[in-house]
Amino acid sequence: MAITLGPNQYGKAENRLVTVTREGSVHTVKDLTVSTSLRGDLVDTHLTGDNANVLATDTQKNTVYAFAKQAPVGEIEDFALRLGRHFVATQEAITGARVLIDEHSWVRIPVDGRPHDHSFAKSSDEKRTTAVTVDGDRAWVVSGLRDLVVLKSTGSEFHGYPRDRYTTLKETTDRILATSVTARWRYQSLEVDWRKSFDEVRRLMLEAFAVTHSLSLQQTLYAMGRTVLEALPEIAEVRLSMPNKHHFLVDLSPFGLDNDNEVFYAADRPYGLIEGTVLRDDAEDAGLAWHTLPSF
Ligand SMILES: O=c1[nH]c(=O)c2[nH]c(=O)[nH]c2[nH]1
Repeated sequence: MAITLGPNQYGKAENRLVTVTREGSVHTVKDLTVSTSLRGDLVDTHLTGDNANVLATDTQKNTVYAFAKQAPVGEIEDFALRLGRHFVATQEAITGARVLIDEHSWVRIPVDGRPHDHSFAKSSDEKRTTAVTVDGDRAWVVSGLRDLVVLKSTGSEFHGYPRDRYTTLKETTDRILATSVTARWRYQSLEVDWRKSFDEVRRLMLEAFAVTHSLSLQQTLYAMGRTVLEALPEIAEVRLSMPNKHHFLVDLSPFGLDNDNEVFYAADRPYGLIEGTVLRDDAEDAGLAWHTLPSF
């Protein structure tokens, strides 16, 4: 029996980076969580502990902060591409890099109806994300969002499913539909206005959620992905993960009260978990875009 080293990567996970840029008295804050990981000729460190090819994870962390000082961070996709390409270009043994960035959103606090120069509030847990993969001189970008919580109070039905001896769920033609959207979308180009594209994807997904008369969360998921692909040719595929945040009608009959879809119990678990990929049939090859990437 022979034992060998399989696929591996290593890096510094979840560097918390906050930058402040100043235009006169107006400050802009960027709040990022940056993870880097490297691949390459790393057999020796695993087999013998020879670290000659190991760019320390501490150095990777320092590089993130130094890069943030040396040039404006800009869009997360551009920052991730700069970092990934740097590691591959400067370390002979390193042939590939993966950079993950989550961007946490701060919005200006309104004071007397005007956005304040340097005071911010976190509006929600929603995050913009990117996962950049560099392999030699090639690169792939998968961007996304996480924890976008949405709810519609009607326009959602669920019926027609099989009934077996364990089925108790009542069919419904009017229910609350709520979910927390996590999405990743793969670009088939690197010549993209990242901010504009992100804003468009988010807008299109929200609109599709709102206007789709839903017969299942699965149908809504597909409609959201399809709407994005129909509008944005730079995107090859969309992967969505949507927990069904169940809202159960409370039985008020013990109190002699009816409940005409007005009072609900919002359960946090268990939850249905609806996940799927929507893709174009003529998409560019995914290359290493998803390689070792958690789908969500
Ligand atoms: O939209 C839904 N999809 C399901 O697969 C499902 N299963 C379930 O119990 N409720 C729902 N709702």
